[in-house]
Amino acid sequence: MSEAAQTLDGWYCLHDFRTVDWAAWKTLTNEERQEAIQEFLTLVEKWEKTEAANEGSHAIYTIMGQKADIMFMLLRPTMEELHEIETAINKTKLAEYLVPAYSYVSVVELSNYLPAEAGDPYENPEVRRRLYPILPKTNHVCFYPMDKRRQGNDNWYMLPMEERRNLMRAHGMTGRKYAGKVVQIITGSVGFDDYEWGVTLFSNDVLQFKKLVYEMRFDEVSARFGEFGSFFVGNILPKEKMEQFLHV
Ligand code: VOV
Repeated sequence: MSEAAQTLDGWYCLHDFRTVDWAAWKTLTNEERQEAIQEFLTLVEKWEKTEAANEGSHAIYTIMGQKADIMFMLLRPTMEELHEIETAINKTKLAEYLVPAYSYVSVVELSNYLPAEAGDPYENPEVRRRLYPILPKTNHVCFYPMDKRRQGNDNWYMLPMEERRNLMRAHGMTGRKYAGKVVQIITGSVGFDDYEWGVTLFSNDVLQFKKLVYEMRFDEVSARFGEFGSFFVGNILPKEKMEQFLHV
């Protein structure tokens, strides 16, 4: 058996995609819509307090195309807390007009492919910053789930550790070219959801997603082993713009 990579695991993560039922939303009176929006904003204010206390993080984006209209990305220390916010969203009036479109459950993950510093990694401030990240509220987000292929000669899980390490090193080098342009958060989902990882990219320039993902297709690890689910791309929805977004 090949040596399994060891993972460091951080906050639990829910990507929650919804489609707005505009036809039903329009049947409400202005006053009812206002009440629903205000109730929702109160919930977001609660998330902001959690984030300010470093006990979790969240980001809200509108999503392009017909796969969904809105995405909530939520991070919490436990799966129970994550479930609590999912349920809190579902109990709001607004949720009656948000049809579930897709969801993804995972946990922020770092692996030991690259050399680590000495000592307990969970005490290392740089590692902690990456395992318990405050989500950057960049203009754009890109999310997709992915697997590593297990087919014939292209079976990632049969490769020796050293070979996987070399491939991941090359992957990291390509990624580093996008430093300052794209922030990646890799979440592991083996045993939690349909794919093995969730890839969430943040950038102020949406075109950088296309450039990075395309360039990575030529990296051996993506070219030989990458299998991808649906891609979602979107624009930040700050609290102040929620009312405008929902205005009909
Ligand atoms: C924005 C740039 C960027 C950078 C700098 C970067 C670097 C790194 C490093 C150094 C490491 C390994 C150590 C760790 O931290 O785990 C990883 C790990 C990983 N990556 Fe990555 N990645 C990036 C970006 C980046 C992208 C765009 C993708 C999607 C691939 C594509 O073709 O669409 C991706 C995927 C992954 C995955 C699935 C893993 C876990 C693989 C596993 O088998 O465990 N990643 N990644």
